[in-house]
Amino acid sequence: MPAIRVDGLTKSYGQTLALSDLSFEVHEGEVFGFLGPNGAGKSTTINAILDFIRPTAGRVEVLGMDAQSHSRDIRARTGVLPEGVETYDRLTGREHLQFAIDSKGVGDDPEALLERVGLLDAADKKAGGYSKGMSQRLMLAMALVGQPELLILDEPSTGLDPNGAREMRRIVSQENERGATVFFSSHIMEQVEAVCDRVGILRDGEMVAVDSVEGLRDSVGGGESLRVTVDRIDDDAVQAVRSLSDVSSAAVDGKEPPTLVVQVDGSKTAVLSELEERGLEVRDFSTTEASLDDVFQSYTTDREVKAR
Ligand SMILES: Nc1ncnc2c1ncn2[C@@H]1O[C@H](COP(=O)(O)OP(=O)(O)OP(=O)(O)O)[C@@H](O)[C@H]1O
Repeated sequence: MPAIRVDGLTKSYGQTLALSDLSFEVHEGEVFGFLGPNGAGKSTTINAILDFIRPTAGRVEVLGMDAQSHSRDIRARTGVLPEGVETYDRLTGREHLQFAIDSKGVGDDPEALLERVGLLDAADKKAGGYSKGMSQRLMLAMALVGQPELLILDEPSTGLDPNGAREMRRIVSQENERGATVFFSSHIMEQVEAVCDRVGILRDGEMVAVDSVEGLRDSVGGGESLRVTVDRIDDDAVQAVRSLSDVSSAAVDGKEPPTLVVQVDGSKTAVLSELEERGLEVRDFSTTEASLDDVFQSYTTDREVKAR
């Protein structure tokens, strides 16, 4: 049984088609990263999974239950970090957690949860005085209440500094190790790399790829970025490099000195030879693996894969 099954999900807001016949599954026990640029439809999908909005068409099942007819049962077994942090200004961190613990009817220790998210020192401060990152940590602690089978985190790194983002990823891994399925959205590829078993990339309300990070990397050429610094460059040379058989893209990055960035899946010497045969002097070159940003960009924009 998949933890989440989305089948033909379509959602229109008036003239805006936010989701178009979206189908995917999140396997039980996996960490699934749901990636997409702003406005791709991530929150709309999460809201449909949680029955906060009703789809125009299609169906969602969570933990084997229909998302609409069993939303209460689903929420009882799910921990949610919603988009946009909303804490109650006049309640302390501890009171927030106690509220979540009482609502779920469980016996968790608020202090242990606050300590996990690094908020123990601020347990008795009112949330109105919390920074954005502290509020986000508090919401994460609330999502963890009751050891849920499924965690749904909408942009959990929002407002967190790099340390906070790292701690959030560590908590995701810990939760997964204890057996929870984790579904989290992000518009930053790097954030999903370390923790996700699989990644789904959403663009304009459609899933354009679902694969492991490695699989995605391979699918966009699997290649390397070659940076070649030359004494000068012209359009003909760039075109000539682009037309080489193993080259998927080539672009000039920086003018002084001109550097050509080439996505190449195979022999790099062909690129260097082509430049030299045209009378250009190759002053330096280096290679790097295609970055995850390159991968994300190639799926979510019309630009060619542009190497670092
Ligand atoms: N309540 C609404 N009324 C009208 N249009 C909406 C509403 N909610 C979302 N949309 C539109 O639906 C599309 C998808 O929005 P959604 O918030 O799901 O994207 P997202 O991927 O979560 O973006 P972000 O990363 O910015 O949070 C966008 O075009 C958005 O403008």
